[in-house]
Amino acid sequence: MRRFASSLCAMSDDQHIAAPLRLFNSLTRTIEPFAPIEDNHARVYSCGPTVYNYAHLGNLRAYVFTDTLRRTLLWKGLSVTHIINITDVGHLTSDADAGDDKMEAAARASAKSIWDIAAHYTQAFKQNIADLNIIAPSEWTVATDYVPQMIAFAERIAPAHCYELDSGLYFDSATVPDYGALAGGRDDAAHARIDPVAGKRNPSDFAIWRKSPPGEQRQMEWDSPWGKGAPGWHLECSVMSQARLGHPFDIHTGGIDHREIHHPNEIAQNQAFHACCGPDVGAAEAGFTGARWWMHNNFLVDRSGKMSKSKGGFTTLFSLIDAGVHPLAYRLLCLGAHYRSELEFSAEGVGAALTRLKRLVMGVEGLKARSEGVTWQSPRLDYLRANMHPKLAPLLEQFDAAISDDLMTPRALPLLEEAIALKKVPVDEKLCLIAAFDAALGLNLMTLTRADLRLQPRDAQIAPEEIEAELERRAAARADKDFALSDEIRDALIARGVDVMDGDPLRWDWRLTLA
Ligand SMILES: Nc1ncnc2c1ncn2[C@@H]1O[C@H](COP(=O)(O)OP(=O)(O)OP(=O)(O)O)[C@@H](O)[C@H]1O
Ligand SMILES: [Zn+2]
Repeated sequence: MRRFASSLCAMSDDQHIAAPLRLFNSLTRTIEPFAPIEDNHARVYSCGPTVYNYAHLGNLRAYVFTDTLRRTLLWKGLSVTHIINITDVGHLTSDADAGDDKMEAAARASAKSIWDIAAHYTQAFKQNIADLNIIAPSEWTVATDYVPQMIAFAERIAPAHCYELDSGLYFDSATVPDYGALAGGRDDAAHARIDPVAGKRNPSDFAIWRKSPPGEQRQMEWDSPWGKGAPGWHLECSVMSQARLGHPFDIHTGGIDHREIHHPNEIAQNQAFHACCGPDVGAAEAGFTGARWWMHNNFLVDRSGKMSKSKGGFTTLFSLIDAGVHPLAYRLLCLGAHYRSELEFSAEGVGAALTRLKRLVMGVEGLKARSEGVTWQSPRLDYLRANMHPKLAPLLEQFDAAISDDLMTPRALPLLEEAIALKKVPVDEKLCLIAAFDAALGLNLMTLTRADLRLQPRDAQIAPEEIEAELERRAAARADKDFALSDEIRDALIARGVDVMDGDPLRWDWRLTLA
């Protein structure tokens, strides 16, 4: 497995950039000014992967988004505690309460233990995170480590909010105010389309504890006051976010699919807990949801619609790397679209992102070659703002305004390109600004090299050294005006999957064609 170095240019703590940070809050469906609950410190929880398979590029878009959010909070001078969970139990094949546990189903299909499956895909996910230069969370919380706390939480809310059926302990969604407000209101019709569970009081009620069926032993099951069984998926995130961040915390993130069922159910549980067991017992604070902001990224889609593990036929970051695409080209592709817009994935799109990344890397390499010092390695934005070259100052302000405007990365990226291209500005001042931009964008531009970007596709039929040697032979043939030989060498290279790019403006003389 290839590994990619990551570096984050540290920014000084005392920098505060001018534009106020505004973020879209799915609760109100408006962009609101952001202020953390605690001074200078933001607490963020992101729903993590269900580790029954490799993450696909759509799943990873969700974490490029949270990383952009985290880097923007850092850019604004806040410290950040960020939790991502690992769902290794409880997520059913339907987001509501139908179907099988995804982990149990994967274990049955592969004849491996759930624990082995979880360990394998958790490791693969963490590798994806590192390859995308996503800052590791302050803590990864693993659902199965929190089962006693989940049982305790369920016991506290059960008397006023739950009822027991043969299949489990169910949350009565009519016991909390405004159930489903996050999703734009309660949608009983949608819930009714899901496999009905006999005895449920309302279609939107959900299991917070699933009993093991009689006579059946599950690989993952725990004793509880309601019998042997396993926690519901929604309960996990309520409990882990409360345990690690406290309620209310600042921002809860997830993909837009979570806005419909998973997050409304988390909110209902949080409201129930707060009403019966929170600091003001019995006095449910109006509008209490457990988090002040709920933020959702839109989908990565392909021709068949939302990229999805359950549906199959998805693309992983590993397969992209195997095809010779640097993982940060995928990050750049994501940044080129606003996180709330749908993004279509295609080989052409990611190919164009790779070319854009090459231009950025070559631009920065060219500047570094002309650099006189190393001041840019630790950009101090406060210093930079006070002393900045007049041509750079507007770029810094515009960049800050763009990312402060609900993380408008598509507007920020061209400013990075503009900074690289600016003429008649001292190189080190430019590099300092670029390093600062990159601290927010996470493209690793200060350390990536041209050579890093040239990945060898796994099924390549020819090694880079051989290609270089053949191109040298071709250059010699052309110098001798032996154009027949030159064409013959080029055609032979093309036949072996090498795109020969004469006169490439990036001086990228060849590339291996993507599968
Ligand atoms: N196509 C997609 N585009 C963007 N985000 C996505 C996409 N699919 C899933 N997500 C998000 O990825 C994160 C991890 O999801 P998770 O691992 O639970 O996926 P899953 O439900 O098991 O798989 P899938 O939805 O693909 O069948 C969640 O925040 C989810 O909303
Ligand atoms: Zn969650």
